[in-house]
Amino acid sequence: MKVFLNKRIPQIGIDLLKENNLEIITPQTDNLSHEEWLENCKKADIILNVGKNKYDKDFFDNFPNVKAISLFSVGFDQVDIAEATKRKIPVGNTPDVLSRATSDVAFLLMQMVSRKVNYNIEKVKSGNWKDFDALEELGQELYGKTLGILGLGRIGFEMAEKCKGAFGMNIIYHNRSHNETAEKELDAKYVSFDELIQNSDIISIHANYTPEQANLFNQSVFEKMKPNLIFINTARGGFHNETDLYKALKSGKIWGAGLDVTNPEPMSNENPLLQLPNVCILPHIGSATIEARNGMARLAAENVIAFSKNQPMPNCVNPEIYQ
Ligand SMILES: NC(=O)C1=CN([C@@H]2O[C@H](COP(=O)(O)OP(=O)(O)OC[C@H]3O[C@@H](n4cnc5c(N)ncnc54)[C@H](O)[C@@H]3O)[C@@H](O)[C@H]2O)C=CC1
Ligand SMILES: O=C(O)C(=O)CO
Repeated sequence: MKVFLNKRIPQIGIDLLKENNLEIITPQTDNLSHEEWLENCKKADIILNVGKNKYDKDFFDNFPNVKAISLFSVGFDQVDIAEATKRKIPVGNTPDVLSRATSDVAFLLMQMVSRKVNYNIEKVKSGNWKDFDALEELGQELYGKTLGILGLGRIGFEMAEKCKGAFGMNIIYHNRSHNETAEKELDAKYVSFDELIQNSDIISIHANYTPEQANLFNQSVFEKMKPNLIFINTARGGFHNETDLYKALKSGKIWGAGLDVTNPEPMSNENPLLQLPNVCILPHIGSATIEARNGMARLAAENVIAFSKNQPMPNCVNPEIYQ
C-alpha cells in the first residue's frame, strides 16, 4: 500500500509506517507546487496530509485511487466530509494530543493582548520607551473576568480550565450541546450566541469550522461586544471577517485581538492588522510543541496503519462508514 506524505513529520510517525511495511511516497521538497502535489496524489492509496490541501468532490472524482485520508491535524474543515462519507473514504484526524498546546496559545494570546505586550516590546526595541509613566501602557487585569467560549469541546475545555484556575474567571459558553463536565467542574454556564457576545470580557473561539460559519464574527457582532473585549481566535481564520475586525480594533470598539489563525494563511506582511498596537498575530503555532507534534505523528500514522490492515481508523471523523 502506498502512502503519500506531502511534508516532513516527526520521525516517530515515519518509523511506525516503516515498521508496518508501508511504502511511503515522500517528495524531495516540503514546498510542492500544486501540480507536483496532484502528480503525487495520483500514485497514492492513502494520503497522510500535512497542511491545508483541499479534498472536495472534484478531488475525489479525479483521484479514485485515493481510498483514505489521514490528516495531520484535529481540524478537518479542508475535507468535504459528506462527499468522503458517500464514497466510504475514511478521514482520520489527531484529537486530544494537541489540546494542551493549542489552549496554551489561546491563554498566551489573551495575556499578551490584555497587557499590550506586543506594542510594549516594540516600544522598547524602537527606542520609544522614554520614562516610567503612571498613565501610559496600561493593560487590563484578567482576574474575575468573564470568559466566553465558542465551541466547548476538547481545546475549549482546557482553555476554560486554565482561565478558571489562574484567574478565577466566570465561564460562559455556547456550543452545539451542553458540556456537562464543564458545567460540573468549572461551573460553566451555557448561553445563547447573543448572550455570549454581549456578556463576555474575553471571547475565545474553539469551534470546528464549517463554511456556513464564515464571517460569523462580523461588524454587527463586534458592535454588540463590550468595549474591553479581548477577541481570541485559535480555531480557523474564516470565523472572523478581517475587515470588520480591523475596524472594530482601530475604532476602539473592542480592546484587542489575538489571532493564531488568519484567512488566508499565511497573511501578507503588509496586512493593516499588523500595524495596530492592540493586535497580536502568530503563524498558526497552536499545536507547535515537540510533545503535540509527536503525538500527532503517532496518531496520523496509526490511522494509516489501521486502514492498511482493513481495520477502522482509531481516530476517524466519519466512523459511520464502518457500519
Ligand atoms: N491553531 C491551531 O494550531 C489549532 C487549531 N485547532 C482548531 O480547533 C478546533 C477545535 O478542536 P477540538 O477542541 O479538538 O474540537 P472538538 O470537536 O473537541 O470541539 C469543538 C466544539 O465546537 C462545537 N461547535 C462547532 N461549531 C459550533 C458553533 N457554531 N457554535 C457552537 N459550538 C460549535 C462542537 O459542538 C464541539 O463541541 C479544530 O477544529 C481546529 O480548527 C485545533 C488544533 C490546533
Ligand atoms: O490540528 C489542527 O487543526 C491545526 O490547526 C494544527 O494543528
